[in-house]
Amino acid sequence: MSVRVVARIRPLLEKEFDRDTIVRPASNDDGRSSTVVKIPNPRNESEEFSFTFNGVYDQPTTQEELFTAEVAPHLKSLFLGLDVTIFAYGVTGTGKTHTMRGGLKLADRGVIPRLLSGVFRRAKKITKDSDSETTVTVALSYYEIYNDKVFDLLEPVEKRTPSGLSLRAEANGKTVVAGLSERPCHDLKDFEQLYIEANTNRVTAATKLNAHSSRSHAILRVKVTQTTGDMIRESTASAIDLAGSEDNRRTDNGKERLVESAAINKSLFVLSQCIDAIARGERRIPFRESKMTRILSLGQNNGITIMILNLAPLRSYHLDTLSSLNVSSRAKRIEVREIENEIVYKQQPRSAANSGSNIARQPLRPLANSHNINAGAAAAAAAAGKPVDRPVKAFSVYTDKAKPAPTARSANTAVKRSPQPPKRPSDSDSGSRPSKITRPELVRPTAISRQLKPSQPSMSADQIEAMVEKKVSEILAARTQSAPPPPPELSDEVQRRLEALERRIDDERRDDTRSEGLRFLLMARQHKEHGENSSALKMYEMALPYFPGQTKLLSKIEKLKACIAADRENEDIDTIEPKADPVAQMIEQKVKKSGRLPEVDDDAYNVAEADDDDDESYVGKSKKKGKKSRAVKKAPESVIEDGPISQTLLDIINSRDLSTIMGLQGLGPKKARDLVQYLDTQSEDGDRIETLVQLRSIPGMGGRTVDRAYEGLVAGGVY
Ligand SMILES: Nc1ncnc2c1ncn2[C@@H]1O[C@H](COP(=O)(O)OP(=O)(O)OP(=O)(O)O)[C@@H](O)[C@H]1O
Repeated sequence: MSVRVVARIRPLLEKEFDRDTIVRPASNDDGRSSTVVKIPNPRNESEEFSFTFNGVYDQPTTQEELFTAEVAPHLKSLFLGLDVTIFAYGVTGTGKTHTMRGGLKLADRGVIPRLLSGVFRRAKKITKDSDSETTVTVALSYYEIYNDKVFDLLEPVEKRTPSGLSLRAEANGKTVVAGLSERPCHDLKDFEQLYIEANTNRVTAATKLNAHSSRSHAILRVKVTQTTGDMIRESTASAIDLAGSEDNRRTDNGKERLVESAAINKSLFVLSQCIDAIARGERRIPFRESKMTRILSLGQNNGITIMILNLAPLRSYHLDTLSSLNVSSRAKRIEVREIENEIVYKQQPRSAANSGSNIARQPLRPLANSHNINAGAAAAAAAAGKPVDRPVKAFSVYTDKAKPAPTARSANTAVKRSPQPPKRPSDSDSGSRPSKITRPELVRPTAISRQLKPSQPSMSADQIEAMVEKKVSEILAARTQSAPPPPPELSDEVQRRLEALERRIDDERRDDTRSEGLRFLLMARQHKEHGENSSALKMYEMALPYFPGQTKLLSKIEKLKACIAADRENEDIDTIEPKADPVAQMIEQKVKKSGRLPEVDDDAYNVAEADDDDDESYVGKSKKKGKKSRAVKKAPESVIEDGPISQTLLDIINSRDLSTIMGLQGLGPKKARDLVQYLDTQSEDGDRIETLVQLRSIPGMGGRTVDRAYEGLVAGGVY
């Protein structure tokens, strides 16, 4: 169970009436709580849709009940080394912030303060039970993603740069925020002070629907570090309060708010696309399309993920609610398919003096990509105090010549300990490996922690350490035989370049909302080319605020709507598609009202859409449509469509060899990878791209990219 999805229906607020309630849990005759949410079909109220979740919490549910049922059981897992992610998802005004943060009164406290309270309580208990041999430290990071930019909420607002912080991919596949601050947090008081202060930094602006609406995604990261002697176990609880998707017709948003809203809606749309792609088992998940999805990395993150779907019970939210229900029920499908999750924890290399064994071995690092444990089951079992009966891959061996012993790195985060000289020769010697092949006995976090408990009087600390050492050695020996090589460390140079690239992208984006609009157009076209008309429509509508009143864009939207409506009439629909974003409709309404079109950025729109005119190719269009030629980027005169250079270019593309393709001008690693992936997934082995026209029609391979690749071959002097 990698994603647990639960729905929470908020109570009616002042000025809301019971007669407008349309969202209910299914009634259960057997007295058990329901797991089904019911909502009428908006087209035919006599019909009802049912959506099943892992849990459904109706209006009277208290903060404590929700926390006790859904979060508290995972505290134990957190201390066993699993990462825990809890995020609230839903339309604006449905109770996400109430659920995550809650009110100031004790009973109103939300998941986050209760989580911290639980963490400190458990930390105290662990320290006490171990006679202070195990120490626990807690550190907090808190940041927001506003307009797709990351800002540290623990730093004063004046310290922000316009482009915010960049994201960095770690060698273990996790995405981290570069330069994010981390504050030690000793107790609940500390936390409250930090948290309240930080929340005043959070971008919140009033909307018509919700006077305290969150306009950013807020992510609190609670790092728990347990140290027992040399052994360090680190795990993270992340609590995420996502901004709510908005229906701009209902919110009366101004221009600035529309852009914010577009950014929020876009990231949530990308999230739904990721959920879809994972649920369909696709190889390419569009995580990179937004910072929120990169950070959330749904289905990729290790440990336990709980999605709380917040719902308003009212009719006025009908279509939005259906859309949220659709998305989250697909997220539940991830849970079904992605049953295996990885447990990550780390251990320092141990000193020879304390070791029960003198076997030379490498530093330890967690297995990346090992899918060998049902994390949910493990958590549930652990929570119930039952032994976890499935093996856990905890470590693999890696060669570490360049980095001597003390900096053991893990898939979670690096262990930051002050550099020490190697504690024994073997720590810096990667040559010898344990040769003793023994039974590949299981090491479970539960097992280790139990063995480590000094409360077992029959064992001395040295004996316990020796035992742990022996177990680890056994596993290392077994793993040596079978473990795949760990993912390579990113060299400093590569890391530096990646960061520079991120910064460049961020800089380019800064104050350039138009480029955001262009991204929507690009995504719209990609969806259209895949025949995903609803998604394409949504993207075109999201692009509209950036090209207000653009008549061609409006007509494209109308055409797509007509096309989708026609398709729907022919289909027997059993689920409701997510509703089209209303930004476009609102603008249209405003346009109609004022009787004139807003200022139009025709040039930008035309350039962006130059090579997209339904079924026409770039070349065809530039030849046919003289009127558009101002905006259309023409292919260089020298491009000869069927000449030898074109053939060479096509041969390179058809080789599907990543490194060769990356050698082409204008094709960076990402474009090249996307291209190869596209060819692999969309065509049979042996199928060839025969013409440049075909090549240009591949998503991401606009005319300009092809031309640059062509020019590169010419400039390279091959011909
Ligand atoms: N379970 C609940 N009990 C009592 N009041 C609630 C509950 N859930 C939500 N509310 C109230 O509903 C209103 C909207 O909730 P909240 O601000 O948490 O919504 P939200 O989903 O976070 O919205 P946004 O995305 O705009 O930030 C608030 O006044 C909040 O106090």
